[in-house]
Amino acid sequence: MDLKSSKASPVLTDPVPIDKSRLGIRGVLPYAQSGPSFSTSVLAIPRRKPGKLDDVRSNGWLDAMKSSSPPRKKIMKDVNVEVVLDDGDAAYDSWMSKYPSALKSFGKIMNSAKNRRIVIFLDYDGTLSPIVDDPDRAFMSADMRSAVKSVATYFPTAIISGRSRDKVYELVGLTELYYAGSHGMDIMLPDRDTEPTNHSGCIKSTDLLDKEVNLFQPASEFLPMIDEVFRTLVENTKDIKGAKVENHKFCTSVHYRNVDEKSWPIIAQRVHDILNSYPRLRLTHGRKVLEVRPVIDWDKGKAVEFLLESLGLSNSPDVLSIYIGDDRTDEDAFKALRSESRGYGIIVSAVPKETNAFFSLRDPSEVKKFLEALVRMKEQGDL
Ligand SMILES: O=P(O)(O)OC[C@H]1O[C@H](O[C@H]2O[C@H](CO)[C@@H](O)[C@H](O)[C@H]2O)[C@H](O)[C@@H](O)[C@@H]1O
Repeated sequence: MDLKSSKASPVLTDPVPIDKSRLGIRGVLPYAQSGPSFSTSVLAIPRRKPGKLDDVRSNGWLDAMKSSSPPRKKIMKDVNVEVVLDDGDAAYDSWMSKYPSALKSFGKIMNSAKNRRIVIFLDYDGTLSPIVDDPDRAFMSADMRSAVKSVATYFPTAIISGRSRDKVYELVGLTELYYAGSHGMDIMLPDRDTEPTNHSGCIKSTDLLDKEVNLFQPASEFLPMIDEVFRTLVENTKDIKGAKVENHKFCTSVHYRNVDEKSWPIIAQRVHDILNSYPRLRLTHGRKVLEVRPVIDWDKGKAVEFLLESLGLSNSPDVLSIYIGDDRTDEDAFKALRSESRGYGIIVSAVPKETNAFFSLRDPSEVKKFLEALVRMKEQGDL
């Protein structure tokens, strides 16, 4: 990607208009696009009568919610389609023939890495840390931290997470990595590592240690809108037991992992109704989480391209990128690497999933083994 072209904003300026009057929702906040603009704390969405939940049923949200993070013995073709199989293990084995284990294929991966510079991209939740009920307690193990630290000693290594950049840095705690938060919409690069010619679109800042950094934040204009919608979501889900809303700075998420399944239609409908007041925001589905993000042409794949370009590692046949992730949002990065054979996506999953990755790993413990194997290869001088 030519970073000079990043002067052209990735913000899409032509959102699809929607008929908010249909839902009777008044836009009473500065960034909600209907009605007068005045400042207040949150948008109170009129409650629907029980049984009036047609929107989320007809638009597939509920199906997507039910199929996110499916139990074993289910195959997920897409979040909207779920097929129950009699024998989960047979299904997994057959899926593995299409997406072989990156551990078993390690030799093959290393062969294509010969005489090339390896760059590592890592997702956080479900990749470096196991999925747990409380997002605030998704800690990575000390062994995993040590594996990631060793990898970063030898290879440029970046974390690309849906969480806010500050939060993921707090969880990982390693200064030797590059960090991209908010699904790649908040990238921080040390000034010393950034190609001098590739600064367009970045703003200068300093990090927590007062070092000069470049920040790339293509959704910065959405900051107040996301803050507003976050507060509105908190207000409008506070009576739903187990619901949790997180503010990730340039996006916000509504967790329903701990919500009784009977209340999923309610939480979905509330989020849906709020989003109707924000045509410049859209929804994506994660693992038992509804993610609200700006309508901009930017994703984890674009973030990978941006990082490679900024570090002077783009468009080079001498570079092999490896991206390890478990979520639907990681698919954009897998696609970016597939195009022009830039490298390999590795999906972390214990169930068969439709994916753009090349290889698979079952869970974070296998991710750790893979990272440790990379380090061993380097230390033995085989890379
Ligand atoms: O891009 P990622 O780093 O994978 O972040 C994606 C989401 O991860 C977190 O939620 C997921 O992990 C939680 C902790 O294990 C789990 O409780 C939740 O159900 C999962 O969806 C994070 O809290 C989200 O905000 C991120 O968007």
